[in-house]
Amino acid sequence: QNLSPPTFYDTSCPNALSTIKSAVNAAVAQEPRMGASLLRLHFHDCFGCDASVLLNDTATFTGEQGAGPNVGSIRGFAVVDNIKAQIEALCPQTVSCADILAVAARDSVVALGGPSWTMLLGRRDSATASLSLANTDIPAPNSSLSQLIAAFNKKILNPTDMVALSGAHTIGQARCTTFRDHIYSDTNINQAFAMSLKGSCPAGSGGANVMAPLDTTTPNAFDNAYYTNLLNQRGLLHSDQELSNNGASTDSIVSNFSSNATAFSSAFATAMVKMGNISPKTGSQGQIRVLCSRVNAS
Ligand code: HEM
Ligand SMILES: [Ca+2]
Repeated sequence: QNLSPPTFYDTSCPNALSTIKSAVNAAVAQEPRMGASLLRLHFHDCFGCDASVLLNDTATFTGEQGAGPNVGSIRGFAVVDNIKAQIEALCPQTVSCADILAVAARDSVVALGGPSWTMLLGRRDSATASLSLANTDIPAPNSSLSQLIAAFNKKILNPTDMVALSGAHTIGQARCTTFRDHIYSDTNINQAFAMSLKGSCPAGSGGANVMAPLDTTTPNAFDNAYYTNLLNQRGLLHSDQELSNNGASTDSIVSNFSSNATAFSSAFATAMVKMGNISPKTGSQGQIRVLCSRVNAS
């Protein structure tokens, strides 16, 4: 069953969307990086947009937060819990955590100066999680271009969608452990850029959690500087720089997005809508969780 129009909550919870927007704006005003973290949560949820990423591990339940791409890395749960609590007070068990994540991701991009788009709604929340799917389906930062294309293609996202969605790395931060190999071992990297990162991200195993901005130019602005960085061999992750690599099939998409901000904005919006529609639960599937961090008691 398909998702519903953006008016889905207009009768059942008329203030849902404005509540999410105010909370996201407040969180991003307090810490700009939170916009990046919320956007990434939606991505890691959506590779099935069913809020499974939000479920905590318990003695009897294994969630997805321990998956390789998530562990010690995804953040923003307190902001989501806060939004959910406000909405539950307005309209109990009506607005899903998956829809909250989808709308919060959009509002985060807008709060940092990026494009807006219209989201379909009516996603429902899962009663299960899949650690193994999170491990196999979310691409790793050492992925090659062909692996990236394949991982997105598996979700019916084409190479242009993949390059546009990677532009989310125009905001936010990454840990040394995710870019160490790139700055020490890769050749497709600007040497001065690599040198500047080596100071705080040493070879070996030290400094694993030291952070660097994914977009060295404008880390807190949702713009197209990410693509210009790639043209200058200043992508932070191996997977970023793979998109622009002297003869890569995606080179022309990167140069187009670098020179044409409008083309990037519209491709990003299109791809976010597609990503937000990946295998949602709808109708009577799943549930509307009371707390985003755990399934409802049966
Ligand atoms: C193309 C494949 C992708 C790979 C390999 C990848 C990998 C990564 C890695 C390794 C980090 C740093 C994590 C850490 O150090 O803890 C990161 C951060 C981030 N990713 Fe991606 N990512 C990809 C695609 C995406 C997509 C599609 C989005 C959203 C549409 C996204 C949004 C973000 C954001 C916003 C951050 C910063 C989060 C923060 O500062 O809290 N990424 N990504
Ligand atoms: Ca930027």
